Amino acid sequence: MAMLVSSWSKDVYSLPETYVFPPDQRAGDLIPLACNNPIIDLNKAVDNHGRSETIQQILKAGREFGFFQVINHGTSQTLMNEAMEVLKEFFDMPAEVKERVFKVDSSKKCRLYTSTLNYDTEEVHFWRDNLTHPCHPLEDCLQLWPENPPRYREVLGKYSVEVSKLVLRILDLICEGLGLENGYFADELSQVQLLSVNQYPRCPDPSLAMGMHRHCDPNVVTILKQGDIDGLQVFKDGQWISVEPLPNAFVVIIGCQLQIISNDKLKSAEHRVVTNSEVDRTTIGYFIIPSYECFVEPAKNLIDDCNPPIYKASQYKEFLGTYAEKIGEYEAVMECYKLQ
Ligand SMILES: O=C(O)CCC(=O)C(=O)O
Ligand SMILES: [Fe+2]
Repeated sequence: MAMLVSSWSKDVYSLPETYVFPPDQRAGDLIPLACNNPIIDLNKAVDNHGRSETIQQILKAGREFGFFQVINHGTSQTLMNEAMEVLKEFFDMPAEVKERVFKVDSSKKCRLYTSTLNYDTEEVHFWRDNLTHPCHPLEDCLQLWPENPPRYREVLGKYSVEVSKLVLRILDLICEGLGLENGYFADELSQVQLLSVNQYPRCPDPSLAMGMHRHCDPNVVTILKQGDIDGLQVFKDGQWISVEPLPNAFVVIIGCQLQIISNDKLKSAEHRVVTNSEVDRTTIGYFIIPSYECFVEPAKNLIDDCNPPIYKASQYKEFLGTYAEKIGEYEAVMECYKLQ
């Protein structure tokens, strides 16, 4: 196993060569503006009038930006802070303790790795460690999760349940807005739910390194707790914009499957992560993913003579294969599934 960046970077004062990206793939020195980040107040969706207004805001943000932030979402702030603390504790543990996480799960459902899963073949590494494991149904997954720090399972278990409810509530609003039948996303389309934690340690030279490459999320939707440190950027109208770090908010990122289902009424956001030289940054992603056998296609309710389907039906596992082959080439991946 390659050593996790979080296990050695504290003593490093210049960026190792294997982390230096070619100029065209670097973040550059320009600090993008956090302009017009769409922010949705979910509290407003409780009465009928507010609900339809909120739904329209979500659809507009999903169409124009491919992401939005939600505030007043009902998830306890204490729980969000506790989850963040436990995960910071996890990455601060000694390397030997973290390495044990691999050994307990031979099926590799719980994965701890550095950079990407292609570490051995990639030319340049990302300044990032990741811990990913399934969360749903919780009782079947808990025993795969790290045992340390001791509060890990309890706190992240509660966090996963709350966030799963929240994201399904947001999907219900999207359903209503698009005119899809109630519960459209409740079953096969959200069968796999993963927690994916990213650790981007303080970086000696953020202008040369990257936290994560330019990509779209292949799944249905991702809900991310970014915390109060920026680093996430979205490509919008030909330039990178920062996703403003709002400490109590979640960032909702539309994935490729939701773009397909909505027949382009919602767009997936192309995004990347830059590093910083001041502090470690931890983010908690929660991925809503279709079952691997599931066929995904534009929803029938959205198709008529004036609105022909843009995409063909494809099995999710097949889509993932194409995604892995053309990593970082969002347009090319989506092109493979277009009709005509
Ligand atoms: O850590 C972040 O800010 C974004 C992470 C992300 O894009 C991902 O895990 O797919
Ligand atoms: Fe992502």
